[in-house]
Formats: sequence, structure tokens, C-alpha cells
Amino acid sequence: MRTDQQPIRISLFAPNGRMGKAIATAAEQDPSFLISQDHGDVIIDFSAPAALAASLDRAVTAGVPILVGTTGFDDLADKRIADAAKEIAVLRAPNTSLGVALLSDLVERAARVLGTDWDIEIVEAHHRHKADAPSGTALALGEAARRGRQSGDFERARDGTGLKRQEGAIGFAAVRGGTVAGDHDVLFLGSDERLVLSHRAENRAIFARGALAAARFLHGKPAGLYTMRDVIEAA
Ligand SMILES: NC(=O)C1=CN([C@@H]2O[C@H](COP(=O)(O)OP(=O)(O)OC[C@H]3O[C@@H](n4cnc5c(N)ncnc54)[C@H](OP(=O)(O)O)[C@@H]3O)[C@@H](O)[C@H]2O)C=CC1
Ligand SMILES: O=C(O)C1=N[C@H](C(=O)O)C[C@H](O)C1
Repeated sequence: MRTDQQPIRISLFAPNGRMGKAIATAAEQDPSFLISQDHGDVIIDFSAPAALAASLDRAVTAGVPILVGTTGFDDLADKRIADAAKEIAVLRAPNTSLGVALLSDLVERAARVLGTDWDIEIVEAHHRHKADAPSGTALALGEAARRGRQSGDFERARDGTGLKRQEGAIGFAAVRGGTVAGDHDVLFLGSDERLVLSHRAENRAIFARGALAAARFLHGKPAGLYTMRDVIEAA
């Protein structure tokens, strides 16, 4: 930070959550950020789907950008986010790590090159407290695969008999337990060979650093819907 620049004031919508605390710790170590008790320059929301309307309302009313890091949303949330993005800058990121942003590009490319002859399965593992499944990251990686291949229904849960995978489907499996910060494996399963693209989050600090990079990107941005890809391309 140049000495003539003011720190970016971050307002944490859910300061007492695991991610809220991790972001506060990361911000305390970086003099270009300040945790603000009011609306600040950028609002950061890592909370729960039920809180989305309130966090967007706070950001729109204050006229400040918001980073939405929460996962587990339904279609109504998509509309709420799109509506808010007409008035303020909204960055939606189910995963704020640099590695996952790159993984998403790699998955899209692999799906494009390999085509529908290769089955795609996405396996994720998270800590015992995680409330949503599949993870937001897994679903976003599924979307990346679908973009690359230009097809693919999502098979989100399998339990029972007569459940042969649908041709061309993109399947999901979720593991829960312990303190796992976030593992994602995208499996491309072909005839006699398989390609696995993987990411391992070793702790929440990677998400917190990414959230601060996203906040820096959002500061002063005009209304619109942004993603971590925009953050990386601007860096
Ligand atoms: N984008 C990314 O890179 C990442 C995203 N996440 C996502 O972020 C979210 C939070 O994760 P995590 O911090 O581990 O979860 P926690 O359960 O630790 O924290 C959630 C926080 O949200 C608050 N909260 C819950 N419901 C509401 C509500 N209706 N109104 C206001 N506040 C509310 C809780 O407050 P209280 O304690 O008072 O209940 C708590 O402080 C999840 O959706 C998770 O998947 C997580 C890690 C990385
Ligand atoms: O709840 C978590 O912890 C995480 N949630 C995000 C998700 O659902 O993808 C990101 C990360 O994997 C950690």
C-alpha cells in the first residue's frame, strides 16, 4: 500500500463464523485493509443461504460492493444476486482460492478436449460442520465441465438399485468428516485410462486471502456481476 492511500474498509456480514474469523485474521496482517464496524467500502458475506436477502439489502442500501462467498443457494438466490448486480458490484465466488479458479479453467478445457466419451465424476470432501452438499465449488466445477463439453445433466445423489449412470451425465459425491478444509477431485473416466484434476485446501487462510483479493478488486467497481476469474485477470 502506498502511504498516501487509505486502507480499504471491510465490513464482515458474519464476523463470528469460521470464514468471518479467518478473513479478519488475514485483514489484520495486511495494512491495506481495515475491519469496519459500519458498511465500509466493501461488504463480505460468508454466512448461510437464508441470510442472502439481508446481506444484499444491506449492500444495495449502502451503495457498496459485496462479495458473496456463501454456498448452498437455490434458483431464487440466483435472481436476487442478478437483481442486486444491476445496482451495485456483486462478486459471487463459491470458492475464493486461486488454485480453484485455475482448476475451473483446466476442467473446462479437459471437458472440451475429451468430449462425451469420457464420463465425468466430481468427488469432494469437507469438514463435519459443512451444511450443504455437493459443495458450491463442486457444482461450479460441474458447470465448467458442462461449458467445456456443452452438455451434461447433473446426477447429484445415488442411492438404491437400477441407478446406472445416465449417458453423458456429470456425477457428484460428497464426503463429510473431521476438519477437512476442502478437497475437490474432478475425474475424467475413459476407456482404459483416467485423468484426475485435484485441488486440496490445507486451511481456510487460502479462502481468506482470496476474499481480500476479491475485496480489493471490488473496491470502487461499477454495478455488475463479477467472478474470481475477473479478479485473476485484473491482477
Ligand atoms: N467461497 C469460499 O471460498 C468459501 C465459502 N464458504 C461458505 O461460506 C459459508 C460460511 O461458512 P463457515 O464460515 O464455515 O460457516 P459458519 O457456520 O462457521 O459461519 C456462518 C456464519 O453465518 C452466520 N449466519 C447464519 N445464518 C445467518 C442469518 N440468517 N443471518 C445472519 N447471519 C447468519 C452465523 O451466525 P451465528 O453464529 O450467529 O449463527 C455464522 O457467524 C458457507 O456457505 C460455506 O460453504 C466457506 C469457505 C470458503
Ligand atoms: O464450507 C466450506 O468449508 C467450504 N465451502 C465452499 C464450497 O461449498 O465449495 C468452499 C470450500 O470448499 C470450503
